[in-house]
Amino acid sequence: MKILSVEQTRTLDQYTIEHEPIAPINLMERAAQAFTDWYTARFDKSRPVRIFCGLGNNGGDGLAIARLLTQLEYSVQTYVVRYAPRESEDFMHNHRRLKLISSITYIENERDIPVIRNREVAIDAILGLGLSRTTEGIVQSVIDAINHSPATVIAVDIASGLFADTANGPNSTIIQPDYTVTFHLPKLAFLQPTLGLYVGEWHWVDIGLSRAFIERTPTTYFYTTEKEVRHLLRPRNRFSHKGSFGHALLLVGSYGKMGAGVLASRACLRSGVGLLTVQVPRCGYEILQTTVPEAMCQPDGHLHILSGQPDLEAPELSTYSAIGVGPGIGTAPETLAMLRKLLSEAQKPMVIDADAINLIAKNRDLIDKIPKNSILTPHPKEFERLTRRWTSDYDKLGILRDFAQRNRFVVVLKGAHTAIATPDGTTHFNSTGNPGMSTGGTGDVLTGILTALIAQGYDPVEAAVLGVFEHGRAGDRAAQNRGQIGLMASDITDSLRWD
Ligand SMILES: NC(=O)C1=CN([C@@H]2O[C@H](COP(=O)(O)OP(=O)(O)OC[C@H]3O[C@@H](n4cnc5c(N)ncnc54)[C@H](O)[C@@H]3O)[C@@H](O)[C@H]2O)[C@@H](O)CC1
Ligand SMILES: [K+]
Repeated sequence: MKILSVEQTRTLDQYTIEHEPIAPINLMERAAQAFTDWYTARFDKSRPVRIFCGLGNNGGDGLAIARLLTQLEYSVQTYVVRYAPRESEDFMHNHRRLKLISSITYIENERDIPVIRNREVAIDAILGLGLSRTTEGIVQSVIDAINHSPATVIAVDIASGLFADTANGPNSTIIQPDYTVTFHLPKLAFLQPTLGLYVGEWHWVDIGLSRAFIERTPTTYFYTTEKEVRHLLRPRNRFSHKGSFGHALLLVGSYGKMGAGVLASRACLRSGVGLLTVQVPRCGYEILQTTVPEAMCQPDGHLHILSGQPDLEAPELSTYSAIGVGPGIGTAPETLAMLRKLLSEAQKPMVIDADAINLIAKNRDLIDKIPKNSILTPHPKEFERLTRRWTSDYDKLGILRDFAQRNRFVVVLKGAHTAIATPDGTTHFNSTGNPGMSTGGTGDVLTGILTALIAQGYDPVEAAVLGVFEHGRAGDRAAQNRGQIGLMASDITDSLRWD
């Protein structure tokens, strides 16, 4: 699913109005109806509703929602925050219609702000995509009052005061909603880790904006949906055999961190790889053979770390259809030497994670040795070591895009809504996963998944989008079974289902 800029969204609204065609006021009615349907499916009439409206079209939506909820016999009190002398045309139209059936309270200064009580619902329709400057004056006071109230807060389209695709200045006053119900497409702000407080749980509702326009509008930002992922997944041929699904090599583990190797190996096997060889320090040989009997084990000559001096005659690297390196390997000098040799000899895209990334960050000449189209899977701290500190989420997105494009890597920046930056300059945000997955070993599981997908012949961008989605989906299934708090990395592997 595409994520459009504010400017593009405005053009999309306009295009829909002209080409459907539909009168602007009817499009607003559709938006209000979609919000109302979402609301009535979740909240019953026992909870009084206070709707706070601005003077633009976001306020117009609020007035229309107030009318629709009043007609459904919800207990509604409507407020108009009078921060400017002018109202939008569609605001005025909905104002006239609401006045016929209900009263409206005007907020011009602080003493007009009502006390908002527990069990009430506050609907925020003060400012939407038209936000052009930081909030101030009476708007700021109303936002503060809503934020300090015990009510459930629901933002219409976007929280008032939050810019949809650029950074807010420090000390901005922004609604902190429990829910955001947005029209038609997600906004970039909803996917940024530091803005979660200003988004809450977000839902999007379809308001029938032009599909044709969305299809031909260029964007570099995408939000992965289940439908898209279904198209990526390749069905298995009845006559296939284990040779059809590739042979992966994982270089993992060190003394005290063999668990990372086991987690990556099991996830790799659960993700459909045909054959798996795992290279581990000698101390990990029995551990791996015992816990992952399905894998072949290639012990390193070193007892505690990977040194790149195999104990047994090792096959050529070209034997393997995919190579994954990093989980649990540590950063010993011998391991650095192993990584240097591996990167120089590898011909195909690899999966590079954890300490392999830390070693690369400290030895930057290695960046040029990484095969093009390799997948790097840093968490934010590792990515910062690889690049630089960022000043905002949007600054980080720029750094991410440039790094992936310049080096021709696929970079999977892990977190809520993991961002996948590709060599062609696009960024895909993931839609699955939950906070229960913020626990040791989940990244090792992802490395195993991605290595298995590359081994099966998936293109690295497809592998990253599909693998990250299924990793999150398995995490969601695991959280359903045991709750988020008790979730462990191995539960994710056990919950993988590729159909
Ligand atoms: N355009 C369309 O066809 C549709 C628009 N819809 C709604 O319309 C919204 C956008 O409406 P508008 O473009 O009228 O914009 P808003 O309603 O977000 O803003 C209204 C006005 O507030 C002023 N303003 C900006 N920043 C301010 C600040 N910090 N303090 C005080 N005033 C400020 C602006 O000059 C702007 O004209 C969307 O978010 C959505 O809710 C929906 O009805 C769906 C259809
Ligand atoms: K709003």
